Amino acid sequence: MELIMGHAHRSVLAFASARSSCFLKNCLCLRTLSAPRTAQFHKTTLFRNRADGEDDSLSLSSIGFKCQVETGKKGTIVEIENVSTAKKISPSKVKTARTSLAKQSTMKSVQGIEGAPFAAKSFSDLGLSPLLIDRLEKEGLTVPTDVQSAAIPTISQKHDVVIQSYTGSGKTLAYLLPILSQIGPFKYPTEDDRSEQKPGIEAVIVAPSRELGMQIVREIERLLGPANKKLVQQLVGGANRSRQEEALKKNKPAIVVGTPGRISEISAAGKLHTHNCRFLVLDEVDQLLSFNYREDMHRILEHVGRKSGAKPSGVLSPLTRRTERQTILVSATVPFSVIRAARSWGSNPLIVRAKSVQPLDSVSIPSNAPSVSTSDANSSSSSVTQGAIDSLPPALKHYYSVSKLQHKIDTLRRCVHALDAKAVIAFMNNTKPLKDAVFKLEARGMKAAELHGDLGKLARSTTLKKFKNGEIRVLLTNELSARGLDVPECDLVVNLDLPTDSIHYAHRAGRTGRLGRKGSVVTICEEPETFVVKKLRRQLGIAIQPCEFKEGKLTIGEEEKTEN
Ligand SMILES: Nc1ncnc2c1ncn2[C@@H]1O[C@H](COP(=O)(O)OP(=O)(O)OP(=O)(O)O)[C@@H](O)[C@H]1O
Repeated sequence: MELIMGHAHRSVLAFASARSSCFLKNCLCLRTLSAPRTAQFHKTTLFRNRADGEDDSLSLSSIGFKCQVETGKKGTIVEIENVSTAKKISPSKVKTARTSLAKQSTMKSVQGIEGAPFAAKSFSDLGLSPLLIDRLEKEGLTVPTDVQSAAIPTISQKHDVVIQSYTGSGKTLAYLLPILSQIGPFKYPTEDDRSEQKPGIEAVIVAPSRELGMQIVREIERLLGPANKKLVQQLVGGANRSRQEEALKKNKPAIVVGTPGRISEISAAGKLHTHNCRFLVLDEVDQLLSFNYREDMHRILEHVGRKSGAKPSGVLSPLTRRTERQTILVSATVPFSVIRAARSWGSNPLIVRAKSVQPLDSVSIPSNAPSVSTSDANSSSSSVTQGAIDSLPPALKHYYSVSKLQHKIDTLRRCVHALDAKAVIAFMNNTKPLKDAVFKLEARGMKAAELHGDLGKLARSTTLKKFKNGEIRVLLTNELSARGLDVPECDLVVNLDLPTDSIHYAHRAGRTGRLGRKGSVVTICEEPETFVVKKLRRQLGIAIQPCEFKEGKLTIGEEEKTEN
């Protein structure tokens, strides 16, 4: 929990900070209890594991910890206040707090979500357009998550921001809602109102994959409703480009969502006019910073509005004709490269997390931190570790199981049965073995399918649809699906090949346990690879327990005393 002192809030913050450190101490206590102590192999059943999981799924919100975000003037601190005490919590208090929270949150009971990271606020407390709030209610969305409670007022106050919060915590709506509140039908409901509206594209949202881009488009369409859904246009790669250009001309969208290559291609062809754009969102920004996207991202940053605070040098300056934009960078993992980028692309940016909002300037960057995305293979490990901290949902269970290479698929099958998983995403690093794995699983009667970049757009979207419908039980995929993909039903993630670093582990793992749901992550590795798992465990600060799958049950071993 990070709090920075603003002059006006010093005393409140000192108080909150004392509570925070108390809470941190409690966290440390819990962690110490679960820390590796003995090498003895301790057997337990899945039943026992699930019962344990009940308590482990506690989040701050699930024990009644509320956060209040008061946004200050640009450049000043935005503070939070913990309204519950952070002393050691007895099981009975946890039960009481859970019961009262369950009463508060109808959303949760409707969706059957336990331990969801909701803040105890309603969307109407966050200054959104009343029409948008009505729309949210119609969609069954009434209670904002913690990160939404923190981000919505901050973005509405026109700050440039970096939003960092763990996977599945609702970051998409955290930036979409304040944007939608200020443009299109929610801001200008009548024809008369619309005369005030500036023509042209008002928001550009960039995502690294087609799937994620389309997922964001669908979320916006859902909120706009059928009558207004043409106000958003997808510009993702792999789709027909001339059709996209025609739609831009005909529908005059207010929002475009796309992949860097396609957006920059259409912009370079003079078919996308974004000089008056007020919002630029880079979702999964740490991936967008990687070398592959450098030229496209450069063009996008140059042509979408004008960086906030950038003063035109004279009347003839090209900047005079451009609207000042807000730059919103989003990811569960924020390595130093993102912090550096946010400082150069925006003015006085703030970093928004679930329980805090603070100036980015308060985050110090070591002089040896790499300048490109740290999720690249050549990144320094300390920077990767820093970037991956707090990126995982607290309720996730992490295991690893040692298997010979030739038995991995069989181990996967036993793992799925033992955990009784209904929707499984299994990650592999190469396409050929991935196809073989699908074949083997199908041959053993388990419904499986492949999803990777070699498939066409239609095949990819059909497979994804079938997986979401439950027609496919195991989706074998590669890094393509690690980022942003939201399949709430996914209850198990399996690493059949090891991820390259802790950031990749975090994004893969985050495909399950979304929005407070339960989920398990199992890494199936060969004996000589176990040191990598232990390194991940250390870097991420999570327990990844050794396990076996025998007689249809999960058997958990205790973590080793000494780590590599
Ligand atoms: N306030 C809310 N009430 C109910 N459901 C919500 C709320 N906010 C978000 N959701 C749902 O929660 C799920 C996860 O949200 P989202 O995909 O935005 O998470 P994320 O933090 O962006 O995850 P990732 O880091 O993996 O991209 C989605 O299905 C979304 O529709």
